[in-house]
Amino acid sequence: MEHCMGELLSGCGAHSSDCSYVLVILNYRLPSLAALLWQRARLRMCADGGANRLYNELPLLLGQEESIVRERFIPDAIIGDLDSILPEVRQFYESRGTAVLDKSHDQDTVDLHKCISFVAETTTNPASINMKILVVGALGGRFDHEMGNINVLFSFRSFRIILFNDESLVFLLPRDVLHTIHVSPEHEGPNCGIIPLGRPCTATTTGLKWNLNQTSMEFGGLVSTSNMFASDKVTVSSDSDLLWTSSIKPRSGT
Ligand SMILES: Nc1ncnc2c1ncn2[C@@H]1O[C@H](COP(=O)(O)OP(=O)(O)OP(=O)(O)O)[C@@H](O)[C@H]1O
Ligand SMILES: Cc1ncc(C[n+]2csc(CCO)c2C)c(N)n1
Repeated sequence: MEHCMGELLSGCGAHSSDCSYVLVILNYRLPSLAALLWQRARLRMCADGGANRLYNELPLLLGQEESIVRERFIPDAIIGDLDSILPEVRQFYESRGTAVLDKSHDQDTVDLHKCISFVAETTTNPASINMKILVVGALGGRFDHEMGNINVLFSFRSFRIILFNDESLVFLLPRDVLHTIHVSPEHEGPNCGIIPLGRPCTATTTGLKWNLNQTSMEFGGLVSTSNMFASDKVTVSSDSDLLWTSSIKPRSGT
């Protein structure tokens, strides 16, 4: 399985077919990357209070007139239990055609899960078409939220879901597949990590400063944090699902 984040981090380049993605905005600090990712998304969603972030933070992030930014950035859907979205924000987007879906009957799954379920229900076979789902505001902040967001990666393990903040990205590497990660040194690194969340694994890597060679990893033992890229091509294979993370370089002008 091939992974390449460079195009996303640079605002997308030549291989535009690989750039068909869904954007989900969560209710935590909006990364500066959000405006860039918005432009090429085929579906733009907010998870409940994520809509407040779009409404209130995006104009500040762009340093532009509130009313102009708000009219330009209208999400396709707002989904969740709707206990965080502000009434005026809901009214604003609803009046401009955004679908607002109340899933408050479900108090067992987080709003991000509800958003991904919507993508699963409305897209024909998203796993097979390799469609990426980019989630901003997913990392940092409240630790239970962060863990809830990571749990969604495991709940939809055949989907290509990537969690972002301004400093890191995180995605799942499903087990028993050779993963090739094409690194874009201009935009990512130098740090990376391979995290055996939940269960032990035996993993092999190439292209890292500290490689694994049929090496066992588990919490309480070895976990590959503060690793570094040694090549623009990294390979990873493992007998258990792993979390992959790499650092994101600050973008010029942000
Ligand atoms: N502090 C945070 N850190 C990371 N993610 C967050 C944080 N706050 C919210 N989120 C994400 O944004 C989504 C929507 O946030 P919102 O505040 O609307 O959620 P919520 O599920 O109603 O919150 P709560 O669980 O407190 O009731 C959450 O499901 C979560 O994925
Ligand atoms: C064992 C267990 N722990 C916590 C919750 C609460 N919870 C989990 S997701 C969610 C929705 C948040 O928008 C809520 C309230 C639960 N249901 N079951």
